[in-house]
Amino acid sequence: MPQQGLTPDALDKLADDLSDKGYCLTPGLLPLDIAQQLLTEVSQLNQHCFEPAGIGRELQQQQNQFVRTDAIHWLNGKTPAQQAFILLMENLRLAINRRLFMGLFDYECHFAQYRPGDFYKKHLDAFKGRTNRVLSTVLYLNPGWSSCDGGELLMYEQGTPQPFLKVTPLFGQMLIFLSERFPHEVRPAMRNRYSIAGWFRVNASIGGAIDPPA
Ligand SMILES: O=C(O)CCC(=O)C(=O)O
Ligand SMILES: [Fe+2]
Repeated sequence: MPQQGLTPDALDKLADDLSDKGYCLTPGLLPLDIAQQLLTEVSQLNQHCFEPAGIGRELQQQQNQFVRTDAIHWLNGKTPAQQAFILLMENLRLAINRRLFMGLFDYECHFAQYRPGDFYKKHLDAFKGRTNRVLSTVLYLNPGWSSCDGGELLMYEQGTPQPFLKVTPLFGQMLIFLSERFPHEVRPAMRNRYSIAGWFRVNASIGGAIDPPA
């Protein structure tokens, strides 16, 4: 069992992977007791606390059932589990900035619920120069997930039809990747699939305009 938490070794490996490959898959970055509390919380959320996920920029958000069918719930830090997670991601932000000088400014994240058959077609989390999302994170919250359950995340290099990486949404595993670089998709699953998707952002305010429209 690898050591859990933001150990110096785990952070050095993360920084090396991000600069060499642009992504890192970490089994033990988040202490498993926090992952367990987050799973308890998301699996007990009332269905009406989820909203259909949208695509595109906040203000022009459209729901598009052809692109994605999952439901989301934004974290607001109001429960102890959320506070623990947000604190850990804040420490991760500072540690990445210290190692890679990425200038990460803040972090936003939501629970995602994919019910059987739900999907998210191939997309980029950010388009160059049009967003302030620079680093995507996905924490998986699915104990006992097996390969017959489906629900893999497929990662692509831009312009290539075959995925170079297939990620099984295993409990406690976190994937971190450069938002502008990798198109990716979520394949339909056979059972409920829970995760927390999040984005480290840079401060894109220019001349008083917040994240100016394209
Ligand atoms: O859940 C996943 O594996 C990825 C989710 C995703 O791509 C997103 O929310 O932008
Ligand atoms: Fe995504």
